[in-house]
Amino acid sequence: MADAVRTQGLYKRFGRQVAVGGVDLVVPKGGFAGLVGPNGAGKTTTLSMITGLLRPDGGRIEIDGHDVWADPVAAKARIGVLPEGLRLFERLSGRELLLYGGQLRGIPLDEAGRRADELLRVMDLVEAQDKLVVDYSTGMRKKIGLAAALLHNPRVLFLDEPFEGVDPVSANTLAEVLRRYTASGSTVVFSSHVMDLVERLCDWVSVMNGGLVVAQGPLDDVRRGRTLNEAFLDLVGARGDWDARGNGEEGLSWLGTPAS
Ligand SMILES: Nc1ncnc2c1ncn2[C@@H]1O[C@H](COP(=O)(O)OP(=O)(O)OP(=O)(O)O)[C@@H](O)[C@H]1O
Repeated sequence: MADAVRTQGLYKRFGRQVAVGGVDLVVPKGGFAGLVGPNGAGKTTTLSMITGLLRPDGGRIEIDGHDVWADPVAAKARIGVLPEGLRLFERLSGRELLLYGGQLRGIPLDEAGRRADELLRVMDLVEAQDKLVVDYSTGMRKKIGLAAALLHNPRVLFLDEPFEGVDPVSANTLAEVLRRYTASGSTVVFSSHVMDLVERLCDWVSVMNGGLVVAQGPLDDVRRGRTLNEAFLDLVGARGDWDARGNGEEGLSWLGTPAS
């Protein structure tokens, strides 16, 4: 059985900067996968290439066995995306945004309407459904973005920092929706800096550092008896990073010291 996501030697360079230097990312079908890594590790660049938003300089990507760049229509029919920066159609209302997305995906209007109503209810956006998206708060944007990504019932959902700027109540709602989604055999891949959240939600973790995957597998295999945060710091070589960068006791010694 094909994995939900499989990349081989994925590579991307911006000028002289190698952002992604040969990534072999694997996510099994039905997995709830976390993609973690320090700032600049290459997570967004990797997700952008996997979802067909950014052309790789090298390597292969398969979603459910379909090559994203050789067979983009088949691959894109199977994915839902909540991209970084969440560029949405700002002048549509939340409900219109869902119906429009449904039409672009070829879903009959009455079926799209039924799905939109259910998603709006689950996301607690019924009262805001006729408000323009431009007037939505950060958390509301994440929720309507997730609803739009789910409307066509994709097999694999990619989310770039879906919980960033989301209040705890909305975060629980998002997490519950995603749990139900993976329980039915679909796959979620999301990037996050919040280790506790990844630990709580995910059964599979890929750790990136310096444009490469440095560890990957079932959560317990990656943690190996440590917390995910400890494992992460070990894997990216950031334990004692403060001292290693020559800061010692002296670093920022002026900070908090009253001016004389
Ligand atoms: N369009 C671009 N032009 C030039 N450099 C880029 C571009 N996009 C990304 N990079 C560089 O590629 C590297 C990887 O960036 P990327 O955004 O993929 O990292 P990330 O792991 O998502 O980081 P963060 O956790 O901070 O969001 C960084 O060094 C970044 O500066």
